[in-house]
Amino acid sequence: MKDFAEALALVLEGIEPLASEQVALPEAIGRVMAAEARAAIDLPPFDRTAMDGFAVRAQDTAPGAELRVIGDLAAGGGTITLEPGTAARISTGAAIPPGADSILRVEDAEVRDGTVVAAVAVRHGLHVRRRAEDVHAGDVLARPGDVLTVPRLSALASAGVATVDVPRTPRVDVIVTGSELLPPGAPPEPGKIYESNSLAVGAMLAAVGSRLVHHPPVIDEFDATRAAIEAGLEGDILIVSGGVSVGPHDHVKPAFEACGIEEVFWRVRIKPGKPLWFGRRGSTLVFGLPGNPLSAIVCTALFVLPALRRLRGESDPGPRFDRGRLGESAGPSDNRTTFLISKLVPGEDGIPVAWPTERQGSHMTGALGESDGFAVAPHGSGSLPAGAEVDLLRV
Ligand SMILES: Nc1nc2c(c(=O)[nH]1)N[C@H]1C(S)=C(S)[C@@H](COP(=O)(O)OP(=O)(O)OC[C@H]3O[C@@H](n4cnc5c(N)ncnc54)[C@H](O)[C@@H]3O)O[C@H]1N2
Ligand code: MOO
Repeated sequence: MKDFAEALALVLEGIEPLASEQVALPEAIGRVMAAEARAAIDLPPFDRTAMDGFAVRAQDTAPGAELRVIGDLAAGGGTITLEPGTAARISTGAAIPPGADSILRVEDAEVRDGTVVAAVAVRHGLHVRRRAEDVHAGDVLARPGDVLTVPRLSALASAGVATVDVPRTPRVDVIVTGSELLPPGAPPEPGKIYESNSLAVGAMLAAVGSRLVHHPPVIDEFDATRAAIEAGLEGDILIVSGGVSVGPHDHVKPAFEACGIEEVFWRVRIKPGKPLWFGRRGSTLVFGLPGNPLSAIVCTALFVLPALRRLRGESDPGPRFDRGRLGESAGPSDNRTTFLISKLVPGEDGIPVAWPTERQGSHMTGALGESDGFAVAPHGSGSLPAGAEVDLLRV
């Protein structure tokens, strides 16, 4: 049985970002840079006005000074050269015309047939957005491994970048196994349960970014399991839920072997999630998730999402823990790092406080539904007192 950190290192070992492709910015949201992107132009690209008003020479202005209006400059329109004693009406975003150096706001001016009378003296450069005060052409705006957030995309678009190189989106195949599984909406049947892992695991994968391929549920028979697994090995990650334990109807491990998938490890010192299986065939990463819903969710957060993030090109694969405190004491974990289903409430000092739910069990989706995630009690830590600092895993 592996420790969590050792198992995670084995999963991540050798994973490189997938080959990159060029995509237009609107398709790039949430994806990850494969190469540097630099500004094509200065930002602002030219001196421009921040206010509606009059382009003027600061030295011409004083309370009561009268300037001849020689034109009207709109954003994106043509320009005009200002001589001493003249002004041009100008709209926000328009280029500062040659000869002008400042803006007299509409509020500070009075228009009288063909002239404008300043109510104030304006300072040199007032309300002018200077060329390149924000970005210089050639500045690096995004680096390999950066996630394309809304702020980054906005910067790239403004700086004249139309496309970016990003690793292609990983394909993840999902297979759920179990003769007891009913699809949502089916009438209840004796001995059967509603299937929830494909939804929960699929939602977690989708939130990070993946091309999901859901396969039909598989009954607990060896041949069916092997055929389904063989058909699921075309992508970058294959997830098989259920059947990785030691029961007589747990066919997944022998089926993995029959499909030539090389085992890297089976079983991790975590609770829930102990029977997690991980292996590889060629470049496909294969996870056998324990069928219990909370086990499947915890294993996805701890192992599958980090692998997915690496394939997508993210520089920090996670898993991402927040720091928090226990609201009440927690009993000793039985030699496995234990993930306690918890409500996470902001504390008075802003640090989240974890309140473990009374019901704790890897099948208890009801308790999970009342929670925000898990508080982590490391194996070997013994009982933890109220107020103990813990890692929190939000799902
Ligand atoms: N003798 C032992 N038995 C078990 C051990 C052990 O060490 N020795 N480990 C237990 C632990 S821990 C877990 S976790 C489970 C994992 O078993 P499997 O991965 O083989 O999963 P299944 O038996 O197929 O299912 C477990 C549980 O989850 C339900 N399930 C399965 N798939 C789904 C799904 N898609 N949606 C919702 N619920 C699902 C299934 O009905 C079972 O109740 O093994 C223990 N046994
Ligand atoms: O480890 Mo199992 O995943 O407790 O339920």
